[in-house]
Amino acid sequence: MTLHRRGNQFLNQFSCACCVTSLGFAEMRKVVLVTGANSGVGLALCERLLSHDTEGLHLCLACRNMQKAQAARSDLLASHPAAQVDLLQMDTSSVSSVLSAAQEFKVRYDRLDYLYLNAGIMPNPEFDVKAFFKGLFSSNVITMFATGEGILTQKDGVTTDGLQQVFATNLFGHFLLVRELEPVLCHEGRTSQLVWTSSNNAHRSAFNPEDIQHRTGTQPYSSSKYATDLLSLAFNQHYEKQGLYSSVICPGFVMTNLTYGILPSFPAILWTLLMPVFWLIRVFTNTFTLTPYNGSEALIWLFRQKPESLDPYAKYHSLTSGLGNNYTQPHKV
Ligand SMILES: NC(=O)C1=CN([C@@H]2O[C@H](COP(=O)(O)OP(=O)(O)OC[C@H]3O[C@@H](n4cnc5c(N)ncnc54)[C@H](OP(=O)(O)O)[C@@H]3O)[C@@H](O)[C@H]2O)C=CC1
Ligand SMILES: CC(C)=CCC[C@@H](C)[C@H]1CC[C@H]2C3=C(CC[C@]12C)[C@@]1(C)CCC(=O)C[C@@H]1CC3
Repeated sequence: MTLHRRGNQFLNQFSCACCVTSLGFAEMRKVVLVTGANSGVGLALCERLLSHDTEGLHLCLACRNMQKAQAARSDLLASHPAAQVDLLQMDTSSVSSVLSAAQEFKVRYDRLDYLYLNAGIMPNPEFDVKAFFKGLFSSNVITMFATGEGILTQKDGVTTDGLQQVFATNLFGHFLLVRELEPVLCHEGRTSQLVWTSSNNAHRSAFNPEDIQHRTGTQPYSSSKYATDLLSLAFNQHYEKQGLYSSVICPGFVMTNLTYGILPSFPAILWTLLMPVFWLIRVFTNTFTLTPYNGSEALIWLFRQKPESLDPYAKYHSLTSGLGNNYTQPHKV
């Protein structure tokens, strides 16, 4: 049955001369699914996972755009030719896409050891220049740089399912995915991990339990990340007995497509020219991780931990010191 599920690739292995070794080995590979894996923090995580353990993992990149997904897969295979990297088409903002991707996953694999819920958007961001300069000369300057608090708002949209775009993409699609993948995540005698990419920008003040989709406010991103922290806590309580553990991480401030979108009038070269300023700021706040590699530190750190040893009330932060050293630190949610 397992052979049938894994399709042609597995059947080929089965029929080859060294079938026993190959079959046994493939069975032992841990399966890792990463959403939003084609760029930024998600892609850096995949690269680091393969550097950590090329042959013991079966990596599945879940992406909405298959062209970008193919490009990411080629990049990964170029540096890790022996790796097993599959693609799964999934748009986390669409209920039907998540349901069919989950179905497809369950046909292809009979286990899921790590599920990284990383895809995220911050659409139509508006940067409040006045508040930024005011913040620069206030006692809140470090908090402002660490969290973006008070200087960012967004204009949200509505999906074809009638859900708020940010809520659907960052949270609800992932919630649905976990529920649908329960049969492969929860197995007796084995633990599995959910790891959510949350943010320093998750503020309780932006989250209204009476309006969980944030239909009425101007900070849907912050609200969705705060809800992510809450959902992870709830999942931990719900699934712990079934060996499924949930954690949240914060990658810090990372230069990615998401952050480039915050100042769209800034050409890429300006961001590059600002790097020395950012390195200087990093001396005061180690949340300026800046590169996707550094930002994925807490994600890779969690991969190496025994999930039973983790604090369910902690948020694990990727941090980079003034000297450029990466480390992970837990803070109470
Ligand atoms: N950069 C930062 O400073 C911080 C980022 N984060 C979080 O890190 C995570 C990764 O973002 P980051 O790497 O920075 O930014 P990127 O824009 O580089 O990565 C986001 C990824 O999510 C994917 N994605 C977006 N919408 C969907 C969707 N509807 N369905 C499937 N995939 C989707 C993107 O795909 P596509 O290429 O097709 O758009 C892309 O692969 C996000 O959750 C973000 O909120 C948190 C704190 C700080
Ligand atoms: C000198 C100069 C032009 C500085 C730019 C400052 C801001 C654009 C950044 C300072 C802190 C940043 C930040 C984020 C976006 C960009 C900043 C506001 C995030 C909100 C991006 C998404 C997150 O999840 C958290 C980040 C916190 C810090």
